[in-house]
Amino acid sequence: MTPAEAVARIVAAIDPLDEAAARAAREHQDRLTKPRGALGSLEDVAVRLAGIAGTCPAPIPHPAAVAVFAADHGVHAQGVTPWPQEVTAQMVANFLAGGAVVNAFANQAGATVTVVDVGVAADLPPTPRLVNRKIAYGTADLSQGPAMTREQAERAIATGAEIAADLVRYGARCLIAGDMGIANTTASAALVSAFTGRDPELVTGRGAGIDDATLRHKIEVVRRGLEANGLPSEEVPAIEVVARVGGLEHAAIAGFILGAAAARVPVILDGVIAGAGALVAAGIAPRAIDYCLAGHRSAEPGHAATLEHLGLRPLVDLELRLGEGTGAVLAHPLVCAAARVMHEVATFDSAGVSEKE
Ligand SMILES: Cc1cc2ncn([C@H]3O[C@H](COP(=O)(O)O)[C@@H](O)[C@H]3O)c2cc1C
Ligand SMILES: O=C(O)c1cccnc1
Repeated sequence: MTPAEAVARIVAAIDPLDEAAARAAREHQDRLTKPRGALGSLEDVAVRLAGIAGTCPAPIPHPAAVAVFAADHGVHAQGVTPWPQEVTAQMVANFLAGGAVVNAFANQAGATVTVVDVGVAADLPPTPRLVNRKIAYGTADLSQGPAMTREQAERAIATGAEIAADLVRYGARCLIAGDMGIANTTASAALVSAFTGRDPELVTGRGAGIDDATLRHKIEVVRRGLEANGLPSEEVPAIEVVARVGGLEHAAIAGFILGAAAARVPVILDGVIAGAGALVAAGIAPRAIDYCLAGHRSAEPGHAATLEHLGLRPLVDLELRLGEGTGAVLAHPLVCAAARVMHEVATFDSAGVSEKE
């Protein structure tokens, strides 16, 4: 099977949400011993989970599995981040040793962390929980031309979908997409600008920390990258967009979302990098976004634009700006609580509580 055929097969496996289960969830929610709507957007989460699972109430989406997709970026050469490129590989080692923030948050949530090398610019020593699916030693510089070939993007998408399917096979009931890739907020800004049509100035942020002069330069690099790649353009398909200005981890995250949707398992999105991956997934198969929950809103300006474009409401806003899947993992207990309400809270009838007159 070619990578393009693999992607087409995953897309064909994505069904719409189960409307009957979602309707039953909304009706049940309204019979629980609380004023209607009192759980705010958690009620929408419970309804969405029922539509995703195709049952009411939906099973509690626990345990969660985090996949951290790691890759490097040719645009690093443009001086868009003060961090050396080697930090990507060094942080992969840190994830595997259990020493990163995502590990601490995952331990708190009872989630596993799997690291997937889709494009780190170094050979990494084999270790359990490191999945070697390297497609290239980093992308080419997107400010000069296409970051990768279409075939590489398709392979990364197919890889992400396979990882999602594997994690579900091993018992995950909720998937979380994380990222690691120095300079990937530059590629994220280019993707967000390409998909939402917003000016680079509005969607480019400080990433892992830059001063005002570097931010101005980063905006110009994003602008140059879009121009060099003929974007934005309605005519360019989403796979081609991620190939031109994205990263291998963005393409893998897009595939991971498609794979979660095909498996009817919810996927919690993290910050701007996962969000940019979701824009790619939406461009390939719009209904895949119905299987996504926005874990949080990151401080990176392109993330708010992304969530608005996708019609997703973030569960928390703690001004995080880290990535790795951290904001999504933090939101996982909230998603489980929304599901648990549907199993455990009494109805007005069962508890003998009078309804309002
Ligand atoms: C030590 C360290 C740990 C991280 N964990 C996630 N990121 C985050 O920062 C990077 C993107 O920011 P930029 O585009 O400015 O390079 C990504 O690797 C992202 O996952 C980190 C960054 C650093 C430095
Ligand atoms: O939104 C994110 O996930 C993010 C923001 C800044 C740096 N790294 C990641």
